[in-house]
Amino acid sequence: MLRHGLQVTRVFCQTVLHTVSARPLRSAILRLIPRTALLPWLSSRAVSVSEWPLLSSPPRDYSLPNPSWSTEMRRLYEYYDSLCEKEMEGGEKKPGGWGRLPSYNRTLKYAAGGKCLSKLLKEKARLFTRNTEEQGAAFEYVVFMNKSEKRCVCIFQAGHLLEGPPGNVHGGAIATIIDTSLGTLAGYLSGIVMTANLNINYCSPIPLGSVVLIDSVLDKVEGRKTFVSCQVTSSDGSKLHTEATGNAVAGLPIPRQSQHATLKKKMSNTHRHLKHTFHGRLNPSFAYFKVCFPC
Ligand SMILES: CCCCC/C=C\C/C=C\C/C=C\C/C=C\CCCC(=O)SCCNC(=O)CCNC(=O)[C@H](O)C(C)(C)COP(=O)(O)OP(=O)(O)OC[C@H]1O[C@@H](n2cnc3c(N)ncnc32)[C@H](O)[C@@H]1OP(=O)(O)O
Repeated sequence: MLRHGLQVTRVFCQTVLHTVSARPLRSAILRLIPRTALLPWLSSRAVSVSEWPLLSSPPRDYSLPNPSWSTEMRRLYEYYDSLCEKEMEGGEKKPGGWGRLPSYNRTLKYAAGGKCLSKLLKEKARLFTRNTEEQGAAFEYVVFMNKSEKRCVCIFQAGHLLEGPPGNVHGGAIATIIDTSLGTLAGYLSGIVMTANLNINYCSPIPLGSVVLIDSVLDKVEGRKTFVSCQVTSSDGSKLHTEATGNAVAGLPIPRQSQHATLKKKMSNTHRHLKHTFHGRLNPSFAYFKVCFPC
């Protein structure tokens, strides 16, 4: 009798596991667990995009200090971090106006649409500036945003894979980190943007391994266009390495009528996915993009 009961239970469990896909099952499990039980786990991470702590590990936030960071990089990080708004004891917020932006190695799965990309390509796609796991090898950077000043500061340490002229950083790598800084600022202020125009003056070479500051500001907004500019200086601000101006155009190109419904559906799916992923909580990277993407 007992053996028969166990067999029935086993068959029932196997059927359930075969017919219910992992996602709804996870959602069901999540619904069974009170939110409050998850909160300590969630709040122990600056930003977590993990849906479920036991089934997937949280993605790495590349903008946090790692052993490859030089003393100067850490000093600057700690300086800007000390200016950031933080919860103090008693729930009060320490005013500061600054906030650190988290950074992951993938642009948001759904935001790019990626109609023409194969599934495989989409799986393999990685954010250009975060595509090596070797710490300190390429772009080590963190962006601090000041919304009220409409300004951001990127602390950048250039790794050995970024060499251009012997011992110095490649001009394309400098353009990349400038585009990232300006694009992040424009995106933070105007929503999803594409860089339309970027003008760069290279004033003095950046030694490989050194730490520089990219200080970006908003110049003006004209309709869909957000004009931004930046200066790249040595970490103490004494030497000007590069200066640039850029124009980012906000909003998606207007789709043809026939594509409109598909796009609308895609965007609402994205929204639903994000709401689900973040348990409906506003995430710092959300605050900076209507549809979030990491810097
Ligand atoms: C769902 C999409 C998500 C997209 C997410 C995008 C980026 C996220 C990426 C990474 C996230 C990680 C880090 C964030 C940091 C950095 C982001 C890096 C950003 C990039 O690395 S991004 C790649 C390089 N980027 C391109 O690949 C753009 C190719 N291009 C186009 O996609 C179109 O060209 C577009 C959209 C720019 C405009 O197209 P459109 O059809 O929407 O608008 P239209 O042409 O009507 O121009 C409207 C007004 O902009 C003026 N205008 C246009 N082009 C101009 C130019 N070149 N110079 C000066 N002004 C220009 C016009 O004169 C007009 O001005 P006005 O209104 O006054 O007449």
